[in-house]
Amino acid sequence: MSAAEGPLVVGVDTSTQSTKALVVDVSTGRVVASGQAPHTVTSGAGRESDPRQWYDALCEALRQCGEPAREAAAVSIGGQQHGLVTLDERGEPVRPALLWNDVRSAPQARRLTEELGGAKVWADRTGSVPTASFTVTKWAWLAENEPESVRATRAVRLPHDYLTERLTGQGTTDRGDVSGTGWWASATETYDAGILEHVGLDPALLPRVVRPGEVAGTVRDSHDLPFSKGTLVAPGTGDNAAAALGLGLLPGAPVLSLGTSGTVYAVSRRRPADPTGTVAGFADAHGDWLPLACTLNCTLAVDKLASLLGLDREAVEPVSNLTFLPFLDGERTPNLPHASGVLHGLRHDTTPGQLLQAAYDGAVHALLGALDLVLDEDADRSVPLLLIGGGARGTAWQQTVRRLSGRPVQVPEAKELVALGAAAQAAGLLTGEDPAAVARRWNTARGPVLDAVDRDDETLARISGVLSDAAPLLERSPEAH
Ligand SMILES: Nc1ncnc2c1ncn2[C@@H]1O[C@H](COP(=O)(O)OP(=O)(O)O)[C@@H](O)[C@H]1O
Ligand SMILES: O=C(CO)[C@@H](O)[C@H](O)COP(=O)(O)O
Repeated sequence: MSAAEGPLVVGVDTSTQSTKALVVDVSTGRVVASGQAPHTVTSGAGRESDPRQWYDALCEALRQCGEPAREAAAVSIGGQQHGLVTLDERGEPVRPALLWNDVRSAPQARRLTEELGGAKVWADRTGSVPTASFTVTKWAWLAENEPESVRATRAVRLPHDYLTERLTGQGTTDRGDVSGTGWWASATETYDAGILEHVGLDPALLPRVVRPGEVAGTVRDSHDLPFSKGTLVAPGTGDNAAAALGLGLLPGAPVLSLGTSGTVYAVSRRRPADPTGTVAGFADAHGDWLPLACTLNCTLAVDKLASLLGLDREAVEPVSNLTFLPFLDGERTPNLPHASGVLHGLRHDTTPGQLLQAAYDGAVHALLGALDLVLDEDADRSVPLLLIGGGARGTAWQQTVRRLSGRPVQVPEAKELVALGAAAQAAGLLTGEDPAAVARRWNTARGPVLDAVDRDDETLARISGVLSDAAPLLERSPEAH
């Protein structure tokens, strides 16, 4: 491998299942070194992770990067959105973080929506109608269920803020990630004092929102990290906003990400405000907007079915009359937090491979249904759908998206677009360039385009039919019987 041509930067993706770090050459975009370390997430009623584990995973991922990480001139952290991190007066977690896919705050989401004027008011005010994923509902859940934790809290952070602060010693966030809290007014781009007061959260506990292109801080003394004191730290952002940067996304280009969460999004110049709540009106990390829909059940649900069936995840067979709604974790799109998986159409001649294909179909159906709402009305529908996330490596995922979308599908060769986006943000601090332009210069979206095939409308209609017929079942938790 040849020596780096330019300065080096580090981009980090601290997502649900693991932390990944890349050392990238600013001149060429070449990934010089990489590392990855897993996280654990609780199972059962809630989804929690200890933030200290994210830091340990960051240190391990950087250790795997070796010497090049020591040469980095700037670093940036992208991370799973929405998680509620509560810190005490020493900066230690009061309790494990409540993650984006923890649905226990569904009653608080419903209640807050009603108490503050309904879905349209929330959408106009914050860009989004809060579901159980949003940080504000988790804070309300904590206040109701663990008031002692709330009393002990001296700082409230998102996952990427937590790691950034471990680097700099300063409490900061950015417009992309803060737009997923539910307490940031997207119309004014400031914390919403009324919402904070309503949920009893002192604004003094919140981080400073760093502007795009601004330095969040510099690395302080640290024995665990390879960085020199004074290394520049970029604002970082939520993982979806980081991937948008990492793709150098221009308005109108749709992305479908297949990871622990499934997401569909596009950059838009218009501030989103969807009163149905399907589309979250996030800000992006660079001054535009990122309308996005997210499902809770994506790669993990399909992998669970493959493992229950004892199949390789690629061992699918064509399906005709079998429908699986893969809502193993409850669901957010559609908003059915208490739902569980539903199977319809099982016969004596159903094969395991058909069951597995039905799981892929169910997961992709939910995402594609939201795609039209995410895109501006004038968006060009022949533009390829960019397929990213761990699942994008899988042939069964690629073919399912192709068949059910009827669109051309482009699969970037670059594997870690969140970490690359973070790296592009760090590079932008050094060169003064727009990070999305850095990513375009690096040609990160390069990859094969799979031609469009005829859309499988029959399967889409069948799944929509089962979804609507199963509505009463999906509203209630199986544990409630
Ligand atoms: N070759 C592959 N084919 C299909 N799916 C894959 C492949 N490699 C990884 N995955 C899926 O990718 C998921 C992890 O994706 P990733 O985007 O890294 O998740 P997250 O960012 O949510 O932690 C795993 O759950 C796994 O199912
Ligand atoms: O909640 C959302 C978006 O609103 C999720 O997309 C999380 O940001 C988690 O991302 P992954 O770990 O699946 O990448």
